[in-house]
Amino acid sequence: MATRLDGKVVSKRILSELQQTVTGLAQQGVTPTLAVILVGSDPASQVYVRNKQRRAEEIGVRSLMFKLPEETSQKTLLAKVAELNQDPDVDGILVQLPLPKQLDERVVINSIDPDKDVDGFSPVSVGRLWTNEPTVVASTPYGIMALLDAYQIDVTGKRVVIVGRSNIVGRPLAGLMVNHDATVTIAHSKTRDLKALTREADILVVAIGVPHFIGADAVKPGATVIDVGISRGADGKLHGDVDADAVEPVAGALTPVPGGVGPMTIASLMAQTVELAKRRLHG
Ligand SMILES: NC(=O)C1=CN([C@@H]2O[C@H](COP(=O)(O)OP(=O)(O)OC[C@H]3O[C@@H](n4cnc5c(N)ncnc54)[C@H](OP(=O)(O)O)[C@@H]3O)[C@@H](O)[C@H]2O)C=CC1
Ligand SMILES: Nc1nc(=O)c2c([nH]1)NC[C@@H]1CN(c3ccc(C(=O)N[C@@H](CCC(=O)O)C(=O)O)cc3)C=[N+]21
Repeated sequence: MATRLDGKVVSKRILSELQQTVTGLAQQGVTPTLAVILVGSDPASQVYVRNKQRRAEEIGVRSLMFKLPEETSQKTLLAKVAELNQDPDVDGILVQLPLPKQLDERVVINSIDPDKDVDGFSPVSVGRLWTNEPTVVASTPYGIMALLDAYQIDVTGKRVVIVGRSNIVGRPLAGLMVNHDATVTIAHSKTRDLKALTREADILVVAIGVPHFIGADAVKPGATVIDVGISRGADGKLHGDVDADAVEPVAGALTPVPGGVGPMTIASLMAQTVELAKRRLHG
């Protein structure tokens, strides 16, 4: 049976350490502040927003939430970002993705001050990631690396297959994995013979948003399987991209959904918000 990689437990530990750091910052007059913009009602984004607000409150991070209607114009959204860029009390800005169709994701992301881009989506941060310089990185990949680290799963020299090439998960995770000496393949909807590829993975990461897409026959015995997917089923429950019941007897380690990658994403977002806030003291 696979070891359950418990993101809930590991994230709690990280958050309680952060809480102490935040208390220290407060004594120096700094309250780490995160501004979140949510346009419309993407279901995964709503889950994220709710949990994020809770955790921020618990550890003393100030979280400002801006909910804009589905039909918001590009101009209105850019004006909101510009206002937050100028606000000296705001350390990090996060625009929830995906955005509704009328909005140009790249233009919006590029308008965020790179020094406040807590998601690490700006071209400057992405460039630093791929040149292996210190930088803010996307919270989900960061959280996945922290979870592997907590269970002492070393990626050095391992074959890592990442299914999904989004800017928020697949691509930045590939950068981090390469920086940690893994051998990385990125797969996507055009990949041929995907199953043969995933079966070669020592570490398989799935981030596509197709519930229960990965079955036992797509997994190498003993592999570590990281399930990033979050879909809400007709039953109202959250489902991952991995058929956990089928894969559990085959895999060496597996992240549950919920309680795996999701809580790690939130802890990582908080950690990086606090890092950005520290710059107010040290420049
Ligand atoms: N737990 C967490 O913290 C987070 C969870 N998520 C969840 O992860 C999932 C993925 O999110 P995100 O990265 O934003 O997704 P996107 O929708 O931006 O990208 C999906 C990727 O999966 C690929 N894909 C889709 N279907 C298949 C298929 N049948 N076979 C192979 N590849 C496929 C697409 O390929 P192509 O590029 O060719 O179209 C694309 O690269 C979602 O369920 C989301 O809710 C996301 C972020 C954080
Ligand atoms: N700019 C941007 N950055 C993101 O990182 C980003 C985004 N946009 N848009 C949406 C996706 C999705 N995402 C999630 C993060 C945590 C949970 C999460 O907390 N999951 C819990 C859910 C627990 C529950 O509520 O039942 C868990 O898996 O245990 C879910 C989804 C981040 N994303």
